[in-house]
This record gives sequence, C-alpha cells and structure tokens, in this order.
Amino acid sequence: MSKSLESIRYYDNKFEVLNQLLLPQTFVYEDCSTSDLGFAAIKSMKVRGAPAIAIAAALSLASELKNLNKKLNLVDTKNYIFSKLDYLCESRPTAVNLFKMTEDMKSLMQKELIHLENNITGGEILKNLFIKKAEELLQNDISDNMAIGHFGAECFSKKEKVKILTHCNTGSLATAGYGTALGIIRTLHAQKKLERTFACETRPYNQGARLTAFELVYEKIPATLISDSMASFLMKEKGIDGVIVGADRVVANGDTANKIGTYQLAIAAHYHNIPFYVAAPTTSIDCKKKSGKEIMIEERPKKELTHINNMQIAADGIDVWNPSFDVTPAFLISGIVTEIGVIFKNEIGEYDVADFLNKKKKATSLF
Ligand SMILES: CSC[C@@H](O)[C@@H](O)C(=O)COP(=O)(O)O
Repeated sequence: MSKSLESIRYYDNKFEVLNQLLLPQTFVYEDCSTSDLGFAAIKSMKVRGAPAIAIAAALSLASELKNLNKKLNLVDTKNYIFSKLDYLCESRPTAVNLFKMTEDMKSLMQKELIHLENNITGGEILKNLFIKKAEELLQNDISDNMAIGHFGAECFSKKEKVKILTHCNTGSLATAGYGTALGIIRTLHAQKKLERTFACETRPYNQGARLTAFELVYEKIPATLISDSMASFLMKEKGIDGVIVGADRVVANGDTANKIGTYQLAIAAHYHNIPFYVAAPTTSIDCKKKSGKEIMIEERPKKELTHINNMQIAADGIDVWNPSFDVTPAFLISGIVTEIGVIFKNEIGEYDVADFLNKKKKATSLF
C-alpha cells in the first residue's frame, strides 16, 4: 500500500499542516507551531475534517508550549493551557472532536494539579503531560480509523463487489491518516471488494472534487466524481450498494451532523432502499446532546458560495445562506461505524448511542 497523504506533520519542535485551500493544484505544508497559527488554519479551513481539527488544535498548542522561552509555575501553566484551549475552541463550532479534546485535556490537567501542588517543577511536568497527550492523539486517530475500516467493511460481507457513494472528504486529509468513511472504502479496496466509489463534489467548498478525488487518484482507487445534484439519479441508474459518510457530531439518539448535502443523500438512499452508514470515531460522539436539534450549525462566509478560486460565479447582490453542515435524523441511518463496533438501532427501532458506549465500556477496559 502506498503511503497515504498527510494533512498534519509533527516534528520535534515544529508542527505543519498541508494547506488544503491550495489543493489539488499546489501541495504546500505551512508552519502551524503556535496556537494563533493553529486557530487561523482551522478557521480558514487550511486544515479541516472533525478529527484533524482537534488534533491540529492540540498539536499547535503543544508546539507553542515546547518553544516557550519562559518557565511558568504550576498554576500559571494550567491557566495558560486552559485559556489557549478556550481560544482554539472559538475557531469552528460544529465538530465535537475539538470540544471533547479540550474537555479531556482540562480534566486530566485538573487531576494532575492536585498531585503536583507542592512540586517546584510542577509547571514543567504539567506542560510535558499536555505535549505527550497531544502527541498520542495522532497515533490513536490512525488506529481508530483502521478499526473503523474493518468494522465498516464487515457491513458489506454478504456482497461480492460493492459500489459506494461518499460525500465530502473523510480521508487522510480529514484525519491523522487512513480516514473514516474513506477508510472503509480503502479497506474494501484492499479486500478487492470495491468495484467503484462515487464521490460527490460537495458544494460549495468542493471537498469531494478537490480533496477526495485527489486522495482516490493518489491511492489508485477506482473512482468517479459526480456533482451533488446527480446523486439520486446515480442511485437509480448505477446500482449503488451503500452510502458511507463521515460525521462532525453524532448525538445520543443517533442524529448526525455532517457536511451540508449529507441529509439529502440519506433521504435519497432511503427512497432507493440503499444502506446509509455513518463512519465516526467515538471522539465524534456527543452524548451530552440528546437530539440533533441541539447541534450548532456553522454558517460560513457568503463568498464560499458566490466565488470559486476568487472568481465570482453568482450574480452581484444576491443574498446567500451558507450552512456548512446539516443534520441527518437517526431513522435514516442504517448503522454508525465506530472503532469499537457498529451501533445499530435497538429493538424498538431507535438509537441509544450512550447505552452502546456504556456497554462497551463495561465489556472492555478500552476507555
Ligand atoms: C473524518 S471527517 C468527518 C467530517 O468532518 C466531514 O465529513 C466533514 O463534514 C468535514 O467538513 P469540513 O467543513 O470540511 O471540516
């Protein structure tokens, strides 16, 4: 298998992101070694995709801490890390991974604070702990994605060859590597079960045409690009076996926020009786929210819709609505593929995501 693309590169004292705004024409890594650079890269979508956003935020702060030329005491270190994390959380609101990473880091720091109270090097220890945990996120995300690939491919075990439709970009570029929905497609291809994948261009930001198409060509995976408006006709004409998408936030009842356009694909899949899977690491699950109604949907600048590559394509003066995500109701979802297994509906036809996670928690010592 060829080495997959890297959206994130982390060295000893340096952190870089691949500027995805310039893809596919230009392949350039840019320095992201401070929380200010991390914030800007996430907000402008140089780095994007729910898992990659959280990892980029954590590693930009880790690099900043590594390069800090002053030693802070314990409380000042904790305050520094907390305020930078809060700041990074202001960058984009919908993907829960960033908020969960922040919460996990804060609770870890808070716990350590008690043990380190009387330690004169406590500040350094706390700082190094944050750096270590941020570095672990990279490795964990790759192994989670490979497990998602395995469980997702199993959903198609009864089929000899499959044609899969996907949306947005959920591959190496949206994660630490391998990808979620695209990871399943990658696994199916490795198992020689993939006949072809179809990728929606994903207007208005074109993650499908610019990024997924780029990854699929790079990996030599048989693939065809379609415009979003072709999806229903494709389902009718081409015998699609499954739709697999990623997630920015899966809530307790299974409702799922993902890239705008996902909801209409789920409706069309339901109409054509095609299984519709969401691939999401548990870092994208938010059981604090009961239903999709509680999810905040990011609205992006008008210009993403009216312009392509700085060239105006819409009439001057037109009003624009540009929500970046939509919410697919759980009843349209056939299964939520995580790194610890696939979540299906219970006996009464509803999702209970929290119950699934609790049972897994009890059955394993994974988390
Ligand atoms: C593994 S990435 C999952 C989702 O984050 C992805 O499907 C998506 O919606 C990305 O949106 P983006 O606006 O490009 O960050």
